[in-house]
Amino acid sequence: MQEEPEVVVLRLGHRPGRDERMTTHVGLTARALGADKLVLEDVASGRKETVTDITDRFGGPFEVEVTDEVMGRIRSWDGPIVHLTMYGEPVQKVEDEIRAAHREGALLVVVGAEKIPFEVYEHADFNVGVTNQPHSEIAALAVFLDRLFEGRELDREWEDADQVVVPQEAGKKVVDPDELDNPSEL
Ligand SMILES: C[S@+](CC[C@H](N)C(=O)[O-])C[C@H]1O[C@@H](n2cnc3c(N)ncnc32)[C@H](O)[C@@H]1O
Repeated sequence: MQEEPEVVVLRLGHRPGRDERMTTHVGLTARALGADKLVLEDVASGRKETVTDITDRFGGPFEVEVTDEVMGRIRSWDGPIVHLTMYGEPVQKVEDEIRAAHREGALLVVVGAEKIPFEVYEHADFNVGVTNQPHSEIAALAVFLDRLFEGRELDREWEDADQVVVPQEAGKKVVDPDELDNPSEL
């Protein structure tokens, strides 16, 4: 993917016990689909290791930061902010405008776990719905990132991986990157 300002996903809220896998999957989805960084609230700090472990094994770069000042990060963000919410404007209507804003500065994408403070709606430059139906933060994030990057994230190259999956019509093939004769077979 060509050089462009970074995309940071901020997971706002996390209910210990109930949200463990959801928060992990927000992180894994952010990483796999082209974001540069995940910001977690301190209450979700236990999820950092899982996401970092996947990055260590399958490549990066992808950063995970834990903060005890999550609202402060939103208030002080220097760039456009997207808040994913079923109440927002349809992604298909605002995606061009968001891409234009992202060319000018790092994009913060906020996804929730439970009720979101109204202040977030006010701080967001774009409140965006991936449909106006209730569903999942993971699904909303995946569709949003794919729209943002117009599919380019699917061809991303990964650095410093310990393991590389070689796509197969059937079966599983995972190799050490040094074993690859021809990296273009990926
Ligand atoms: C409140 S939803 C509920 C799902 C939650 N995992 C649960 O346990 O009930 C959590 C987050 O998903 C995202 N979300 C849900 N539906 C959405 C939609 N249609 N468009 C965009 N984002 C959506 C929002 O970021 C929201 O804060």
